[in-house]
Amino acid sequence: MAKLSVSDLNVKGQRVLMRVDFNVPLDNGRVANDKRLRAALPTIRYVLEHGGRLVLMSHLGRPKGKRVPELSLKPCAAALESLLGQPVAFADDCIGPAVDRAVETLANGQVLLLENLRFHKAETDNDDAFARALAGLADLYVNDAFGTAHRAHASTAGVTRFVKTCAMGFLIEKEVAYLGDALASPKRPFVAILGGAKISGKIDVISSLLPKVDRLIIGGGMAYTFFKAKGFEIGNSLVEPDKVELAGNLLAQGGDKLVLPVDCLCSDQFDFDNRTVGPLIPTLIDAIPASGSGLDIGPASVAAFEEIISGAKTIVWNGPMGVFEIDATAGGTYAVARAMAAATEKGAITVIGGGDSAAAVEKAGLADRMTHISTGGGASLEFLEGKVLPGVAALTDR
Ligand SMILES: Nc1ncnc2c1ncn2[C@@H]1O[C@H](COP(=O)(O)OP(=O)(O)O)[C@@H](O)[C@H]1O
Ligand SMILES: O=C(OP(=O)(O)O)[C@H](O)COP(=O)(O)O
Repeated sequence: MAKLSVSDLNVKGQRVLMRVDFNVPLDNGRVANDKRLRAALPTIRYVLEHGGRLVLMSHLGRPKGKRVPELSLKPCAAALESLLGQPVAFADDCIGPAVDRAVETLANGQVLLLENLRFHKAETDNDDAFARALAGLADLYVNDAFGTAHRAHASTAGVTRFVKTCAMGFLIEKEVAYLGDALASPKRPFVAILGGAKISGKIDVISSLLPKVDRLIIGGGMAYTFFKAKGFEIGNSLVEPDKVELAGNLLAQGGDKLVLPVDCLCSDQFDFDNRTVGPLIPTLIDAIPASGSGLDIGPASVAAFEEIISGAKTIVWNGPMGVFEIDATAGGTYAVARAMAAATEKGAITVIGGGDSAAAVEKAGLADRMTHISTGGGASLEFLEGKVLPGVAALTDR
């Protein structure tokens, strides 16, 4: 069912409570990457230019119901102020009498950012009283927090029970359109590429994506759990022992659709914290020594993956192919990024999800050569799995 859009609302003079995802990396009290702030700008500007009284709310990190000063959203107010070129007021809580007063004094076209919602445990509990208190700040509710749309929290789901008109912002609209189009009737061959470290967060996606895709490439740290399931020596490579059995089942289920690396760059010295790695040796996957760690895909795998990508018409990618934070083991990730950029130029639809893959694509200078880079990692994966996103489902039908 289509949802109401912010462009359907008459916001003039109205208190517009907008959920955004300002869960951004901070460095010494400053916003280190403002991608998520910039992604919310079209909706923010739209409301302000149309005379809305805008109240922004977000979470930052996982403070688990406690006030953690390092996770204050205040740095986001400063960053947003310079992006918007107008003052952004800041309230040092998200509910309470002081917040009510700050909202009441907002004039048309002015904006206020509330403090981190997750300083209240009631936010992640989706607590009714807390949701009702947030709703008390709103004449209209807008959700533009795509990165958090897979969470049924008070600010994404609960609040919609107490505000009559709940619309999606332009970012959610765009994300859902791109990801939905990619999956609804994908141009084929349809290839999914999964990598990264968190197999437990992604293994469910594999089983639900397998019937939908033509090929599913698995790279990065998560591949070694599959090699373990095949009975290979994986040395000190990343593994999730309690997922080995499931990986074995997926190998049987996936057959030829599932494409794993044939080789890796292996080293017997690796220190992630200090970003150092010893000499790297291209090694066949069944020849990893007990002292070695597979840290990137090897040259034969790069060539095989490039060939599949170059023939694909729809490609979704989540998770780097190796430890891309270290230059020596970033080659596989950049090779995939370049192959996807080339495929885009030949007319393929290319979608990137996941903070690290998006960062790698940006670092490679290829961000504007992809069809769409999602602002949500977990959210885009759940969407691709075919799950309903609670933050979208809760909005008013058109
Ligand atoms: N072979 C590998 N060994 C160890 N870590 C890896 C390997 N490949 C990728 N990684 C790590 O995976 C992390 C990203 O994983 P993940 O959080 O699942 O991706 P995303 O943020 O894109 O969803 C990166 O820090 C990267 O260094
Ligand atoms: O950064 C986020 O998720 P992501 O890393 O999966 O993109 C979102 O802000 C959601 O945060 P959460 O996973 O703490 O609920």
